[in-house]
Amino acid sequence: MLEIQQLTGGYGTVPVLKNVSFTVPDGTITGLIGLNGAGKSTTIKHIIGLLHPLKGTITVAGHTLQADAQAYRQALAYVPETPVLYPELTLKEHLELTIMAYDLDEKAAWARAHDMLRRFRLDNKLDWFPDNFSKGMKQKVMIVAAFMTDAQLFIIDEPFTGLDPLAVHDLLALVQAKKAAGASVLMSTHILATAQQYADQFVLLKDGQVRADGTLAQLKQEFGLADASLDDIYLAMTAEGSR
Ligand SMILES: Nc1ncnc2c1ncn2[C@@H]1O[C@H](COP(=O)(O)OP(=O)(O)OP(=O)(O)O)[C@@H](O)[C@H]1O
Repeated sequence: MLEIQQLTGGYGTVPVLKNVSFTVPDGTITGLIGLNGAGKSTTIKHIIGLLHPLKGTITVAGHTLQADAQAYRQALAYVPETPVLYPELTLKEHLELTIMAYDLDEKAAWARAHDMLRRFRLDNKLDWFPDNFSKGMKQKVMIVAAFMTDAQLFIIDEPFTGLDPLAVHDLLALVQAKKAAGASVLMSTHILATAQQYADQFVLLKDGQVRADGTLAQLKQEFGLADASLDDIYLAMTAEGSR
């Protein structure tokens, strides 16, 4: 479970995020939605500990970064929008690094990794350097590294751009399997039709604040749009003036 309470923060002393609160319960997928510049990446940077809040608290599976940094970091796995890889490490070495960082059982972790590598057709590339892979292949490496962990929270930033349709399908299957196993998933995306289909609830960010959050049914009620799709609700939100 991810719990964000009254988070105010950003890059300097002028906050980008203002009193952001939401939760991602165990066994659920939450879509983080908003216009360019609304604060989605900034929220994610706070959760993964890259930025420090000016105010507020972030709890992952009962841990805070301040109380127990290692437990907090091991409780979450992150797939960034832009793959981050070490030029001097092979694919195999990247995955070994994940096993060490997350203190994973080697046999079980490699079994999970091999299964995903086969799906992503990377199983014959373990001794290659992913730094030379195509963008989509690099993204797949980041996905395998994240999904081989036992994390309680999975954060996926813009998962659908750059992946081929088969890979998107495979990624969604991995996300659903983690959800079924009781993990919580936060997915930032502009692909609203897919978000509507797969997410259980949504957080709509606008100008660094939560404009609305909840299930599609709750959002429809909030915006007074009985038959609306997530797309319709998004357009209604953007048409509103700044609050
Ligand atoms: N490194 C940075 N330093 C200062 N301000 C930043 C930095 N990165 C982002 N911002 C500002 O923070 C605000 C929120 O940006 P953020 O990247 O969180 O938006 P986003 O919702 O992820 O947008 P997008 O959909 O374009 O990825 C913007 O006003 C942006 O200019």
